[in-house]
Amino acid sequence: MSALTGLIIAAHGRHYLADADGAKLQCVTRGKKTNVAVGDRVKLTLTSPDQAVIDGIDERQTLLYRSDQYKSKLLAANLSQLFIVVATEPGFADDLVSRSLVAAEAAGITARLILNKTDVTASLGKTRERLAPYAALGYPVHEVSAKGDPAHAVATLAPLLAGQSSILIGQSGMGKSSLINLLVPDADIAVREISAALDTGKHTTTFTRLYQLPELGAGSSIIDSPGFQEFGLYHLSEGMLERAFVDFAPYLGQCKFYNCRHLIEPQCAVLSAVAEGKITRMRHTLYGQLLHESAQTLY
Ligand SMILES: Nc1nc2c(ncn2[C@@H]2O[C@H](COP(=O)(O)OP(=O)(O)OP(=O)(O)O)[C@@H](O)[C@H]2O)c(=O)[nH]1
Ligand SMILES: [Zn+2]
Repeated sequence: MSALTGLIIAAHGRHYLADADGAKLQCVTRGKKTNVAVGDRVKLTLTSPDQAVIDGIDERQTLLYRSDQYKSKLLAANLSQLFIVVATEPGFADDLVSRSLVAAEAAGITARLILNKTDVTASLGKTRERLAPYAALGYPVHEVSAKGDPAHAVATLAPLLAGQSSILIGQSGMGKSSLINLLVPDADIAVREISAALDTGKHTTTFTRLYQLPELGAGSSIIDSPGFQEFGLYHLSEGMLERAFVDFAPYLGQCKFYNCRHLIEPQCAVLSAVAEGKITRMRHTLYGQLLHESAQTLY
């Protein structure tokens, strides 16, 4: 048995795949631990030429979560950047976009939006209007067409990926896989390899995986995660929540009560900003909903 370090490049249930200096190792945790995430750097003990046990996780720079009432689910570790993929069609859910932005802020990760399928001109104007509030909050919106102009999509996104560890998230059908295939030409082969190693069954893409992008510079990587319809944030505490709303920042500390929850309190600076149109109702409503969720946590 020999000890070594690796990077977790895929996770499926309690099965992980690590890259240790180019060797792909199937890994399991000790006991029933499921606290490992794609992007984690880990200490490994080899148990066979292509298998290992995870003995420890290196300190994380960042950790992105989702959670429901009962448990939290690690999405990825050590990210510097989150891309939310939306499209002109099918329509996207504002709720998911907003929640993803809050999750990124809470984790200390830069967030950007990608508007894909700009070739669908019929709904382009309307979609741009829907994205304007996010741009106004300071989140960049990058317009691409993975199918209509793949070279432009790569030219737009590659510089943003250089030197960063990024994740693409989005609802099903937005074109996430199409973008990954442009940015990672061998993605299909890698998925087949990972799928075989993790024994996930032939056609599943329901696992999170990391692709290294050495041609974009050291440390560049991109994580593809399965499409999802919900983004629970039950794990965020009240204090974390108010700070994760970047539009609240100018008003925090200005309320009459130091422990103001910005819901119904008198002389609340956040509520005043909502009344004056400086914070949108949509954002404040989401904040109220997330505050409610954070009070329901059972773990
Ligand atoms: N018109 C147009 N269609 C696109 C574009 N990019 C992707 N599509 C189409 O949109 C559909 C969904 O694309 P995928 O790349 O599979 O989307 P996804 O987000 O990975 O979806 P899931 O695999 O369900 O998670 C496919 O039919 C693509 O061909 C684009 O730029 N323009
Ligand atoms: Zn307040």
